[in-house]
Amino acid sequence: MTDRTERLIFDSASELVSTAAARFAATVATAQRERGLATVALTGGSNGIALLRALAVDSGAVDWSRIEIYWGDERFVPADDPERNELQAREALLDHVAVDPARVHAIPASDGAFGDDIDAAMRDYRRLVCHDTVFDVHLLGMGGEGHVNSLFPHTDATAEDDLTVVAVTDSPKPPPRRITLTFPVINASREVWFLVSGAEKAEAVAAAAAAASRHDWPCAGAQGTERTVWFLDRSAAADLPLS
Ligand SMILES: O=C(O)[C@H](O)[C@@H](O)[C@H](O)[C@H](O)COP(=O)(O)O
Repeated sequence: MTDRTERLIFDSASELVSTAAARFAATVATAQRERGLATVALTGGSNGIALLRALAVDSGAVDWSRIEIYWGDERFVPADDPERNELQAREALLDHVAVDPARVHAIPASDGAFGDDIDAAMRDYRRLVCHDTVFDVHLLGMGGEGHVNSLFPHTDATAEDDLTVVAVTDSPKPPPRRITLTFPVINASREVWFLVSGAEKAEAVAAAAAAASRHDWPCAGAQGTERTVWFLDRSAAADLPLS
């Protein structure tokens, strides 16, 4: 783990998103140049989807055919449910660029190959996202109570130290059934990026900066091996100590 943590503060969420999108494109293009393929984990939420929309307009030097796309978490609902992160990502970006469908690894839906069996669906994704999986960038949104992916405070999923993917059946935030990547795989990522705006996130942002327990504030437990970047608007950054 590294203490190479950057906190970038923007005047608005739209500035935050456009800067993160440009940097995402550059980071992906660099990974493709250096390693042939880039591997990323996407996130839902307003800023996560806005970033994908920005990439649909301008994705710089990204070669969309050479990127492996995963998701950090997913709501276990039917594939056409507007709550699906996958559906939102397809509408925002993936339907508009030349991705290789074999490299787009959506988390199964509740009407997919495993039907309503969330454990079978979760195990299938766990086979895909294993201990060797290294994301060049793992994007994260964050809730006001500090949740990232579907890792909520004081839950078994947040405490998980070994398995890479787990099912959540009683999420405090609806819908209750979700499948989520866990800290062992998030923290194996080269870079972990938080996209966070709004005053209701300020306390969690400050708790992470103060290295709180991840059980209390899950956002405090996510770090990249090379870099951790917080893209913040002014209100989300309001409780950070002045540097
Ligand atoms: O799974 C969910 O219920 C949400 O997707 C959630 O995890 C979201 O990503 C964050 O709460 C940040 O969302 P905003 O960026 O919209 O605040």
